[in-house]
Amino acid sequence: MTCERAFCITIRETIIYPRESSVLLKTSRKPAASFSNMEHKLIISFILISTAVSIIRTEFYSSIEHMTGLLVTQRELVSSLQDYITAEEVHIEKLKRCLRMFEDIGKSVPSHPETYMSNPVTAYKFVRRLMNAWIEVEELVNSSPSKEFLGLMSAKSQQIPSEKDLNGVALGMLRLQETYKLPPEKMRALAPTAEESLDPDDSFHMARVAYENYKFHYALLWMQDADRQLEEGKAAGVSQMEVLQFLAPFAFQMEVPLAVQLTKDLLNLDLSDDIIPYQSAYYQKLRDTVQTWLSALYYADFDIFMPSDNKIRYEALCRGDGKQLTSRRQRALSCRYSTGGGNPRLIYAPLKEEEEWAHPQIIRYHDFLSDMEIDIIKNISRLKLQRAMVLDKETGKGHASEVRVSKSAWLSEEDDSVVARISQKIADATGLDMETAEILQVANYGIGGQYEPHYDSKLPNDTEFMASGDRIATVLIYMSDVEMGGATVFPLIGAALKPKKGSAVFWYNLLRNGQTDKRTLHAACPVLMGSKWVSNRWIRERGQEFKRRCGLSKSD
Ligand SMILES: O=C(O)CCC(=O)C(=O)O
Ligand SMILES: [Fe+2]
Repeated sequence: MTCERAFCITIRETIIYPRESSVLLKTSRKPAASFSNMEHKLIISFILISTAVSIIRTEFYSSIEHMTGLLVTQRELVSSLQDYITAEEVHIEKLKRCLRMFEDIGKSVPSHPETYMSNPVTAYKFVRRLMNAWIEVEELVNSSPSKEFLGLMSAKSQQIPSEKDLNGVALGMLRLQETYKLPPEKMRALAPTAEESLDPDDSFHMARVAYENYKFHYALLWMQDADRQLEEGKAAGVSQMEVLQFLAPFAFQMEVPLAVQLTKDLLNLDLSDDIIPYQSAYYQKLRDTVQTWLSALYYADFDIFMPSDNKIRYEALCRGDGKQLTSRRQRALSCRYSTGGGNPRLIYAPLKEEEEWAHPQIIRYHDFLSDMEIDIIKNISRLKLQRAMVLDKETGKGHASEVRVSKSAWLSEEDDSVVARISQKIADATGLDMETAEILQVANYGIGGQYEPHYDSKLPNDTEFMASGDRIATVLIYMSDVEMGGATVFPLIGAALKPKKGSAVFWYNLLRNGQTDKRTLHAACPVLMGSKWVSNRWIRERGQEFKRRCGLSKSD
């Protein structure tokens, strides 16, 4: 009986994208957009406010859940800004009235001010009116609505994404490009409409982030994309001159003929109008530099740009074009209803067990959690989500890293009875003791969210390790479907598990002899589209002595 016919689905997806071809660039000049003085001031005050609160600001990009919250912030800001504009308009009207008051005071003064002031009544009236008008202006200026709005802005600023978020999202997109082999046009095509897609300024920014992160190939592609869009006449703040100034020298790192072509384009730009002397000197220097590059080419070491074999294998698996099982091995895998060897709790509700991989064995339990249970877990985790850390093996301390882009929360049985129920289900399914297991970890991935290849076992030799031992096994529960990407892959054996809401996968990280099973190196592929939620329990060695017996040979 095949799994499809019983209760299972096939798991492999295939996403293959053609590589982009390079283009020849022609040149034309477009005016760069400029900011008015007022806009400058606004931007500067905004930057000051942002800098002041950057220490306590929330990080958004590492969790789609938190990114979604930004929509609420955006709506609130629109309404606050609308209120502020209305208040400013009323305020300006009042100021205009004051202005008229001041003007009126002067109107009754005759051509001989001395005569006017020497009359005690008119002098009295003049002084009184001037003083009152001044008091009114003073009050008006002091009650400017801008103060209240600034207060609101500084309170809100924690909920505004920072440059770190912007760069984090850009880096996530670059990761997606690398893994799923998406050229800039394909990335732009992910937008629901052409208007909402990436414009030349966005492409320019993407290129800069790629460059800063040593992803030179993608920096080149994005810069070319910006140039191409400018060529098509798309409006932008960045000019073609700026793009080419960036593109020409660094194209050398990737493609020398292209670099030469781009430099020629740059030199062909009509520089006569506004070129200032130091710039022409710069171009002359650029021409010389290209010559030097050409002669240095012979010694260039291009290997530093080549990804490792492991990375190539991991990315291929994520795309669904890794090694596939032969049909004979595929047939040998089984699926069954299991009562866990006659466990009374499973007699009337047996587990739907599918063997995803035979050596090492990876089991998937279908319909392990109900939608309602998942909703409860997600709801209690939402407020607790924090940037997930990776452990430094040397120091034993955790730190945030692009190796693991997600937010996670830890739930104990006190948080909700569902957590205890999940524990029981895992014990029933695996036959293992949950006493020493770590509490439930819930994770939500961000833009391009991933967890690069790692072992769950091989923990640092700390006190917890002494008490509970290493992570003998992992139970990973998928709490959402993922539209595209986000598979859990095992690069050394070629297994790729597609997230399926409500299902759980189980594998042993340790061999029976207590050593790490090297084949369990695994990773969470970048999420291309969708919000990936998972939760996991790491089961420890202590308590399993009679549940999982030692092997008969040393290497088992
Ligand atoms: O999210 C996944 O697919 C895998 C997560 C994982 O390996 C981990 O959290 O250790
Ligand atoms: Fe893991």
